[in-house]
Amino acid sequence: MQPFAIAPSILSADFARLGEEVDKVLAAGADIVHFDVMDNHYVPNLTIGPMVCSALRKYGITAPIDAHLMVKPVDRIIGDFIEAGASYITFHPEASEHIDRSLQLIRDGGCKAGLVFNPATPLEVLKYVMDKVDMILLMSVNPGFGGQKFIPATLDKLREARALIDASGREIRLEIDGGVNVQNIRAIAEAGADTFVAGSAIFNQPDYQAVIDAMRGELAQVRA
Ligand SMILES: O=C(CO)[C@H](O)[C@H](O)COP(=O)(O)O
Repeated sequence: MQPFAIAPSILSADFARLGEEVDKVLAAGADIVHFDVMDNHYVPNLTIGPMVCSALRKYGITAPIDAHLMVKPVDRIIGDFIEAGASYITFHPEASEHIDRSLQLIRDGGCKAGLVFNPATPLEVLKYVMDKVDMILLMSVNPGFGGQKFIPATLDKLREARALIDASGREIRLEIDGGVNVQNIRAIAEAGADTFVAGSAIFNQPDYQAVIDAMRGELAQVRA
């Protein structure tokens, strides 16, 4: 299993001070920067694109950037995120005409590739591309907005995904995104997640360090 990683979603950060916000959350102990890209087509919201990813790199952010593309069609924008310095690039199977090709495009660009599953999207497709994924991201809310409530059925789906990863024998991150907070992170880790996206739970609090420390305290009870 991969080491636990906390990945604040900058969707809930103050966009007017984005560089400082990312600095602050990394100084508070975050491991990965979760970068939500929404196109107002695949999801009903519009956020940020490769120029902002590139700007964060130019600003000096060296931490892994995990670009979650809620964009359809997805292939055309993959190259832009590779150029912009993304570390992980994940996309939804529904947003690609050729899932295997999209994963390969990401890997050919030197990035880690991942698939994202909405709450009602089955995991079946994984069977055919397990050798090409470095990350599996389970959405525990319907994508498009921060601040929603965690859908409890995702816990069973996490167990299902964990069994697939363990059976593959590969190093694949199992990430969870949506409604993650200090109260539920332990149960989510027990169900098999190792990478935890949290937006509003972190950025809506005045003390990022306190939230991340509290999350790590919960995770320490799962794995010492
Ligand atoms: O991808 C997302 C929404 O589509 C966000 O990353 C996610 O919802 C995180 O926000 P919060 O932790 O507030 O639920």
